[in-house]
Amino acid sequence: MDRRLILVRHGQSEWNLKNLFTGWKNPGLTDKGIEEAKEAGQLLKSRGYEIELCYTSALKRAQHTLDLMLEEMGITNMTIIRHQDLNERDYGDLAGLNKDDAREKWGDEQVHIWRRSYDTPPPGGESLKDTADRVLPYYKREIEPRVLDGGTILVAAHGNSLRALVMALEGLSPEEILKREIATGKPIIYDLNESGKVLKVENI
Ligand SMILES: O=C(O)[C@@H](CO)OP(=O)(O)O
Repeated sequence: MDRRLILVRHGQSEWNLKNLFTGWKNPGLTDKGIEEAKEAGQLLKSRGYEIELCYTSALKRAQHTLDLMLEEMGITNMTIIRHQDLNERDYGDLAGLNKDDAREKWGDEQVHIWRRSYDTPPPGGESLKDTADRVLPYYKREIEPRVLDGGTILVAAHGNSLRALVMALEGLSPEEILKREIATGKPIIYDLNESGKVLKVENI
């Protein structure tokens, strides 16, 4: 029996392109982001997977990515569960600021700590640990049981909400996960055993 979990980060967003901190803000996809989402859909289509159920966040860049992927796969009738527990890490006061301007204001090191330390939150926002503390209970409660029932479950989400999941699935340390960049529109495919442990991971 397949117990397959596919994670995809949304395609490039308007604010990724403008180099702005995004977090819970809600920009749409760029033309490139739309293409990335379609390509991800084509890749999965070529694998012939039968998707049972999809999850995404409450933010439109991830929702739109998922819709485009499903369209490419020719899937028209699909249950999609949208939940804010899968949202991007909340960037607090940094949301909407240009990343280079922030480095000028607070210095490279401070901005790097806010972006890539495990448990130092940006002002008014969430650290990766805070993000993991909402993403992982949601995964354990809602998503993992569906994967263990058998079949293929697709999750379209965000750089840091997926980092939290990848960290748990692959058993990575905070140091290891912070070096890991999750590419836009590139599916990560996990085969799980009956207790939810990763048997195989493939980045396509
Ligand atoms: O701006 C954001 O919300 C995230 C993802 O694009 O940025 P970072 O790479 O700094 O975590």
